[in-house]
Amino acid sequence: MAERTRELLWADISQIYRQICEHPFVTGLTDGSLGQDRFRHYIVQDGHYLRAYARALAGCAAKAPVESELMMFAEHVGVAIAAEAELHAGLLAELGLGAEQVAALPVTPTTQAYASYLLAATASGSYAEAVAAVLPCYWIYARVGEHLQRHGSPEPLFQRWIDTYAGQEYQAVVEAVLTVTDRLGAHASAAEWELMRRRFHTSARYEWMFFDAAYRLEDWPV
Ligand SMILES: Cc1ncc(CN)c(N)n1
Repeated sequence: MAERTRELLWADISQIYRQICEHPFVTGLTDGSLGQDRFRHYIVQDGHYLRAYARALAGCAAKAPVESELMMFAEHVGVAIAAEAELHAGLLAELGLGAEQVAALPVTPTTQAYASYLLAATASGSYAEAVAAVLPCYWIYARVGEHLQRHGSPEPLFQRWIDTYAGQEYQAVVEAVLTVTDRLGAHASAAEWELMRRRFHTSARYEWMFFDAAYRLEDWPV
């Protein structure tokens, strides 16, 4: 493969990424127009999402063929997710919500769908498929964080969120997963490569939908 896997995968979702950057939820983080109700909805749902995501990463760890990758994903389950949970706890406290109130708020449809998709992909697919499915969550946020950092936010809560994903620590985590992805893509059969692309593209769609659901204050219709 002449190009690295990461470049081929990104080319498939560049339009989705542009739509994420142009979404009013995301532009509202830097122009300050995003209402706190929408941000609160997002953070609450993200807490639910991250608990499922941690299980999906544990699935990647279990499938990893080499110890260094098993350790990497296991570490992300423990350390990286904990860092995001800590960010959430601080933000929610400032938004006036305690941990018990948050836990009592239901998972909404898009969160449920994305989490279920990741859990199924990481449980039933090959290691390469599993990594491709979880990759948009890492990578899109790293790119969105960098993009938003260039603009900055007038709202300190939003700026704290941006700083987390634009920060060196998060960017290094993502780079490590991209290195694994490049290796997996380079060794994938044609059939497996198609599955990697499909998993990656679907999760990227869910990333757009996740921001959109928060913006719409999504709830169950019945
Ligand atoms: C839905 C979603 N996608 C990505 C991330 C960043 N890990 C997140 N916290 N939430």
